[in-house]
Amino acid sequence: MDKGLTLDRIAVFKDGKPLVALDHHIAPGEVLSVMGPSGIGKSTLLSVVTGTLPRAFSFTGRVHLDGRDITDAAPQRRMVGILFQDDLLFPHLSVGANLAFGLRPGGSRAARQNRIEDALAEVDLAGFANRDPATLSGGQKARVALMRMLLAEPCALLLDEAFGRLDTALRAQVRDLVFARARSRALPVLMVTHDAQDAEAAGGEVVTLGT
Ligand SMILES: Nc1ncnc2c1ncn2[C@@H]1O[C@H](COP(=O)(O)OP(=O)(O)OP(=O)(O)O)[C@@H](O)[C@H]1O
Repeated sequence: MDKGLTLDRIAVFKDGKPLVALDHHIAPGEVLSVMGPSGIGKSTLLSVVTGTLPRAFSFTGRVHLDGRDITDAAPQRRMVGILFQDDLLFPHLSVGANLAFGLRPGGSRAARQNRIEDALAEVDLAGFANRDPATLSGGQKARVALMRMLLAEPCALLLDEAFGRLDTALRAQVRDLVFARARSRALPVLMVTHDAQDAEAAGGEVVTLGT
């Protein structure tokens, strides 16, 4: 079975009526951008992949990730990372403690600390582990949220309007960083966006739902 993320003839129904459909394979390191009008079902499609589809919906088709059929797997076993527009850091915890939430259990305290330091260095935030998240800029917070998600070692990355709250310059910076980190880890990326520039920057295929 192919490496990457496959949405194999996915058709989603809301209250029994067809809502949205997608049949697509995303290769490792590639980005598929999904656009379309509000309410068409973009976020719902992502929840089929994460295994968090709300009760009002049902679907047919299968989801495969790196050759595993994850269609019926529990969300925490899918190895899928997702970034949202409002990916808030826990305000009462330091940056390092926030990152520790991404780490899978196990390993020595020193090894865990090293992974956190390496993650911070990877996004030019070396030495930030003891900082209070409230003292970070928007771009710095976005980088911590990205690394918290990547520390869980996902096999695919989903983006749900992940850059929506950032101003234009910062948006481009964070977006490029996310795509670069996903490429260097050979992660397939499924991105939902309203922004044509996001899709252009992704450089991959674009699917516009409802057309
Ligand atoms: N938990 C839920 N229960 C019932 N209906 C829902 C639920 N969440 C969303 N919906 C409805 O399902 C449809 C698809 O919603 P969805 O959030 O997937 O759209 P979207 O394309 O991501 O929209 P937007 O671009 O505005 O985020 C909409 O009609 C929405 O109102």
